[in-house]
Amino acid sequence: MTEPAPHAIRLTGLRKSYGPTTAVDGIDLEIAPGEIVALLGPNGAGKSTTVDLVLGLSRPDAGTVALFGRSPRDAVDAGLVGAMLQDGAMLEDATVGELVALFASVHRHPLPVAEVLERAGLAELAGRRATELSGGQTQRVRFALALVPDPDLVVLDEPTVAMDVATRREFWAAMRRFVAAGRTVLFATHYLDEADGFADRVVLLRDGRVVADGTPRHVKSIVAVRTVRATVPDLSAAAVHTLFGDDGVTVDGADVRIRTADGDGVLRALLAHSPGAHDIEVTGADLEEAFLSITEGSAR
Ligand SMILES: Nc1ncnc2c1ncn2[C@@H]1O[C@H](COP(=O)(O)OP(=O)(O)OP(=O)(O)O)[C@@H](O)[C@H]1O
Repeated sequence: MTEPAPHAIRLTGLRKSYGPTTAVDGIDLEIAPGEIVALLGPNGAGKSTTVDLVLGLSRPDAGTVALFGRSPRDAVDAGLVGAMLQDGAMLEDATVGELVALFASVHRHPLPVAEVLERAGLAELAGRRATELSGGQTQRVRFALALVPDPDLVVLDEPTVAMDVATRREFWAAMRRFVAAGRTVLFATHYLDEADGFADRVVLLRDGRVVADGTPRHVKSIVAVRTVRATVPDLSAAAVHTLFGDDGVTVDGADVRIRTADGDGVLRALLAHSPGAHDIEVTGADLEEAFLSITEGSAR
């Protein structure tokens, strides 16, 4: 009987505190080979700490990390893992090409340097010194270094943070080509549109815990946030707030905007109390709203 393929990432009961701050508070997570998973959460949610634990850069206080059934250290040594961190140091005197070559020289089975430069969109910048790069170009070098081991798993901590919109788009296109061969990706991001557009699974973190886990569609559906907008000339602001509360309700003259989990109910109440209501619009949640709703605990 053959053993089932091990998870690309398996986290069990993971905890990590810094003094009095609990950064990761009991995370259990299994990621199958080939999955593209976004770790999403507000500042301080524990994304970077989780990434560091996954990569074996710090040790958990409790719990375990396994990458392809091995310890992070073993998996990294075997060239199974490529990482792109927020603050990876650059050798300032080296050119981009030299940096990638240096990195390749310490790996057992590196991709050819020219191929890495090509894949990361750096072929034209190979002779540039690290000090002469823009923020977005520096991020591309960090991406190149993550590709060097030809990894099965790529872990990225806010990879597009210094990139403009066009560069972000190029980055994700390069990433898409790279993962087409069934590679696994875990990336932390603040950009909800990126999680929505690139990940097939979104894990939402808050206060070091997983608060939602599923496809972007699932994450949206579990909070089922709707925004109801309408012009209600026959209702005062006070009456709107009496009917619908203050949370997620904004009134601007006769225009109201109500964020709710019960779009139908709000619509019915609105029409019952304001027969003159017009320009009514009900829109579904984008991930941003789902995210706000879950992380503020204000889903209603
Ligand atoms: N080295 C450290 N020493 C002390 N506290 C830390 C350290 N690293 C992280 N923390 C704290 O742990 C918590 C989680 O931080 P972490 O950086 O993992 O969150 P994050 O989700 O990555 O946030 P961001 O989006 O701002 O990068 C925060 O309260 C943070 O202040």
